[in-house]
Amino acid sequence: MAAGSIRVTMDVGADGVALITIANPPVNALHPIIIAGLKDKYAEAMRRDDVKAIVLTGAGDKFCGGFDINVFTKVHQTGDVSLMPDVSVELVSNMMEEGKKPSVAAIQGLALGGGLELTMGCHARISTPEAQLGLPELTLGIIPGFGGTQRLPRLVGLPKAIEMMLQSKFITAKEGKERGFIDALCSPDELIKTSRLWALEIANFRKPWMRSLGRTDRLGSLSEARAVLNGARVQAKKVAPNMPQHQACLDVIEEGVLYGGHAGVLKEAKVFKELVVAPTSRALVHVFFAQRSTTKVPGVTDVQLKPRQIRKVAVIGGGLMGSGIATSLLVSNISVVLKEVNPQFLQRGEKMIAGNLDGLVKRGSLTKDKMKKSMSLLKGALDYSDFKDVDMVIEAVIEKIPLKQSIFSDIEKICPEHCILASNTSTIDLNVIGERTNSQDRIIGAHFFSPAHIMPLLEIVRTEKTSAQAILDLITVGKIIKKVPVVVGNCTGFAVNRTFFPYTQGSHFLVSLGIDVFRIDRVISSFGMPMGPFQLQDVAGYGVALAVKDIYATAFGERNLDSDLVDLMVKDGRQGKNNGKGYYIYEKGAKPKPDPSVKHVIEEYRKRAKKMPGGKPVALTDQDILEMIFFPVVNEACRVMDENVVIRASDLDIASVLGMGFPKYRGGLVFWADTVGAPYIHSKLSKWAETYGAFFKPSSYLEQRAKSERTEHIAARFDEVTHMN
Ligand SMILES: C[C@H](O)CC(=O)SCCNC(=O)CCNC(=O)[C@H](O)C(C)(C)COP(=O)(O)OP(=O)(O)OC[C@H]1O[C@@H](n2cnc3c(N)ncnc32)[C@H](O)[C@@H]1OP(=O)(O)O
Repeated sequence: MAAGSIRVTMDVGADGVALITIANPPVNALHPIIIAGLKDKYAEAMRRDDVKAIVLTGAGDKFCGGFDINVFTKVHQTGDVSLMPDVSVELVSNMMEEGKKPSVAAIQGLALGGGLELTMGCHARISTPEAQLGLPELTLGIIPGFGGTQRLPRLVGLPKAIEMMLQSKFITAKEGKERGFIDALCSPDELIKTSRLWALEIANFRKPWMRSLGRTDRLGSLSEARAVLNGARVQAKKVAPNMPQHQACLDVIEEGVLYGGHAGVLKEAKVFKELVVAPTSRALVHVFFAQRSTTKVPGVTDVQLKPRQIRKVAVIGGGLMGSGIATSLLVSNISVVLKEVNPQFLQRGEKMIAGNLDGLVKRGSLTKDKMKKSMSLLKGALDYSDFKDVDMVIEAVIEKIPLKQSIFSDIEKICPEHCILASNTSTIDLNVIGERTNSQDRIIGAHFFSPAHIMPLLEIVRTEKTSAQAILDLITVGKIIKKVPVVVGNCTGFAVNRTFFPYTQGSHFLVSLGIDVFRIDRVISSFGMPMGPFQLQDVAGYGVALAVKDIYATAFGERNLDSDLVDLMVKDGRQGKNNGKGYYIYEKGAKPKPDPSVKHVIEEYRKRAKKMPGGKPVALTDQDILEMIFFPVVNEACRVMDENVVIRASDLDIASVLGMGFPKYRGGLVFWADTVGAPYIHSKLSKWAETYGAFFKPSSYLEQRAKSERTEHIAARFDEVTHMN
């Protein structure tokens, strides 16, 4: 970003209106230079006799994306909270809201976080109808800090304000108008003109001079407010048990309800400063930037290549994965040819896609019209005749090497030369899949996670021969279909499944030591995973576990832990969620319940494993359980980094959060490991390796990090140099 492009300008018109414009592309974030500029221009506008009123707006097509999040990173690096300028009282309350000249916000595109808070310090808000309004600060581990916790409830009422802040839900300006937040809607062409007139009307007392902070009319009675706040507290405890910002936000809102807006603003400032340096904010701010850096791929996105347009994609295989992938493409207006081997399978695939789309309509994320339009872009096929003009093929058939090889040699002949040949394999080496073709440069992995139309991660797997153009095109498609693409190297399990192979194996090992299955699941879910490893296995289906067993054994050698627990489960008539019977019982409409009758399978497993000393369960604390499951995962992450399977350590953080549900508020796997510390993880793994063997043996990368004198950071050495595959 060029320093000169960050500025605040002020133009005073002949009408006596000062138009103050925030310019900081791409989202007009409130960099400290902007804050200083706003203070300057406001002071000048108040001083000048030729200024009667002020209109505040953003340059380009956006009002403002909020306070500059880069400043939080600086605060985290230095621990210096004074890097945060005083905006709340000095600028928003004193200069804007209490200023002797009225301000009107002219909003277009988006007004988020601190940006929305500036508009609330204005005396009226005019907007284009589709502009997005929201206070997403809680997603960064903080609370709104420019008075938003106080003014939003006073403008839209307590329940809606709490929903918008605690769930970081955006509303459109159109809804904002219905709720009284926005004073008038108009087209982009009319925005500034309408806002200027409005500001002059206020100055001439022909429209109300509203100061939000002093209002109480939307707050309801004290007992109503208390009931709403208490309800929100109970809900927050459920959905955000390990994060401080939700309860803190409610406390701050309550302060303002009890003692008035100004008291609320003061408490907000104090709590904001505490939260901004807390571990949750550090982790969530890290994830914010890590997620945006996954699509910055050296040699691909920085070499002047242009993404080609992908208009039509063929998906081979209409099973669970294929239909999910097709659904994602269709809802993003990409035409899909779905190929199956016979009419029944094809019909089943098309039905699944229709079901997926229907599910999206029911969740409110798709309109009925859009669903119809999506279905119209789908064409079924039983042969390759429709493949002649496709821009990309995504193969999603069962994990059988000869089948995939023959498909790839067929499509190489049929598809146009520019067509990208992608496989959704989760384990098989892409070089093997493409062995019978001469198109290695356009062969690439497009590893979606199930259910593919919902899970946000897209692991893009490149071989040494995959062209930069093919990678760029798939990254671009990934973004179009609203996935987060992470580019990884070609190895067994790629980045996510490889890193997490010890997750399942470690949990089985703990069971063999005598630890209760359901206790393990409880410990892991309390840590913040969406479910424990056993419930996850039930949900994923045992077929996957059995299919990868041999592949992992071959690839991971002595650090692979063999377990026949899944075989015993299958022998006992259990298939997990598929047949309603696994470690848990699954009944329609009910939460999964631990199945006590699984006990005899577990006992049989323990008997065969012979791991319990003297046949007695080993005594472990919850912390031991957590560490014995996650430290081997961190250890494998170290190998994945050491072998340059990922471009940067933070890509593994994003992959773990979006692919495995690792808690975002812990910053992702590697970030979390660094908060625990390499020496500690290394010492624990070394001890367990002595007792239990090679599964726990620390990798040489982890050992180096643990012993490094310069820094203990696991991510550090890796990020010191740019690694390329
Ligand atoms: C005191 C206050 O209460 C505290 C605050 O205001 S905290 C900030 C609150 N605001 C937010 O949380 C909004 C964060 N931003 C977003 O959600 C999204 O970026 C957006 C909806 C604004 C735009 O999304 P999208 O168009 O997909 O673009 P996206 O790739 O995310 O962002 C474009 C660029 O702007 C940057 N950016 C976006 N918002 C930013 C912000 N508030 N500060 C700094 N940079 C920001 C991104 O890092 C990205 O940079 P890059 O191109 O170098 O990677």
